[in-house]
Amino acid sequence: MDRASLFAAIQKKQSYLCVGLDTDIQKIPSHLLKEKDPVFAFNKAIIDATAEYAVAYKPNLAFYEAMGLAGWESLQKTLDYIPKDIFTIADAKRGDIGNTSGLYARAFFEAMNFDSVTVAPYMGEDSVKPFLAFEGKWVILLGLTSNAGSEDFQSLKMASGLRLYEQVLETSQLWGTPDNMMYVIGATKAQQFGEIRKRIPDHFLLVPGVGAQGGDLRSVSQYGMNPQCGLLVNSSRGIIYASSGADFAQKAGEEARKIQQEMAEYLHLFL
Ligand SMILES: O=C(O)c1cc(=O)[nH]c(=O)n1[C@@H]1O[C@H](COP(=O)(O)O)[C@@H](O)[C@H]1O
Repeated sequence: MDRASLFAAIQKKQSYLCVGLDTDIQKIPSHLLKEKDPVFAFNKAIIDATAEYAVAYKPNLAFYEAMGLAGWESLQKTLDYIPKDIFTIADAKRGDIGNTSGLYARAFFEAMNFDSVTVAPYMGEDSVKPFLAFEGKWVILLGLTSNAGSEDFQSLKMASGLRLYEQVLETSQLWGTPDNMMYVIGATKAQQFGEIRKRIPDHFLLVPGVGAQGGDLRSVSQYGMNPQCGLLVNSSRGIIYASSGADFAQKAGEEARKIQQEMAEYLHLFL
């Protein structure tokens, strides 16, 4: 999916919500455990309930890899079930020497046909470029992450006066374009959004950390939006585990709708 189509979907749905499919077999309602593939049964119900309000889905690979071969099968079935007009993100946080990155890219873009994959930038340009070689696909590079540990390295000031994540944004934007690269910026870093937008005005930002991690959707929207919206805001646990009972899908849908309605207001105010 290209940038114009993504923006068109955002305008049509009045939403920049990404639903995180972080499906933990230990947290799904017990009545699903008798299904042949409980993880897929859960995801299918969540997708049915939220597709109207979401412009992206982001399965986090850890939740599937932890289940071995069965997990990979659940992931593939989930990806195939997501409506084709919705952007898909393989949250895999990959990156290796170029030769190996090329194979990671093939895994997510060819074998599995995701629209995008999250990539760690710290092995440098030759570790990221192989992902960018795939026409029509996207790299979502870790910029400033939402967790407390982002202070350990990403926020350190370097001799140049820039913080490490600022240098990542400066240097890496020369590797791709706003049409094939996005950045992860955590919702918990709302104070930094204004300054980050000056550095990368055009790129889409994938913003995890609202909901369970406490990030503020209003501040993210106010300081992070650009003329093409430029935001995909993710919530995983806050939506998919809104209820642990038989009404889990209905409650997930209600939660997604609540966020979508807030987003519609911010699109009106800040776009
Ligand atoms: O790359 C990510 O998606 C990501 C980056 C980041 O800085 N922080 C972050 O929470 N994430 C992911 O976003 C999701 C957040 O989940 P919830 O906190 O349950 O909404 C998880 O899949 C995380 O792995």
